[in-house]
Amino acid sequence: MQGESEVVVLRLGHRPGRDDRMTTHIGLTARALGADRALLVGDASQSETTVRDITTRFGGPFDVEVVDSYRDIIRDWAGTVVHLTMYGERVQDVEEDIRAAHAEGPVLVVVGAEKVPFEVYDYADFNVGVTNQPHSEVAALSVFLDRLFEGRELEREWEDAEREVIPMETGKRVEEVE
Ligand SMILES: C[S@@+](CC[C@H](N)C(=O)[O-])C[C@H]1O[C@@H](n2cnc3c(N)ncnc32)[C@H](O)[C@@H]1O
Repeated sequence: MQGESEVVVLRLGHRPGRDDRMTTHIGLTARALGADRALLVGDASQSETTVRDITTRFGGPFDVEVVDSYRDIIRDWAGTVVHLTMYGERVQDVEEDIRAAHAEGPVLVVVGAEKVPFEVYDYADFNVGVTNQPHSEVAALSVFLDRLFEGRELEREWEDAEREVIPMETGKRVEEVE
């Protein structure tokens, strides 16, 4: 988020066709809940386009990019690598240490699709479970980002939006931004 060290979401293991919707939702969730960028590994250009379109319409800043491989990104990351996995340490036990690390520098948040290669567990500074039950990368990412930012992401301002949703008790209102 603006004024803080960068938070980047790295989505591994995208399977074209099967994972299109899930990978798109990873990008949209990263954007909506305070991350600065999403990196989508593999043939995920359809998801990239959708996330870019939403950012154009509803504002940013947020960047999304398709990349060929994850290995160098994780290995060369000049900050903290957090891998979300049901096998990891409990988020409630490590969130404070991760926030302290984020105060010092950028955080890379890695989420998988199918089986994640073991080297990712090795490279990660933190392997983190959002519960130790199997569920979804979108759910894990949402809870993790909210814990990382302690709710600040809900108050963020959006820049250069074409449209703005006006919150209301009932009904839908979307206004063009001047
Ligand atoms: C459908 S799961 C695949 C799980 C797979 N068995 C594995 O090797 O991790 C896809 C992704 O969701 C995320 N995920 C699922 N459950 C999670 C949990 N309880 N805590 C954190 N992340 C989770 C992980 O990032 C995982 O790579």
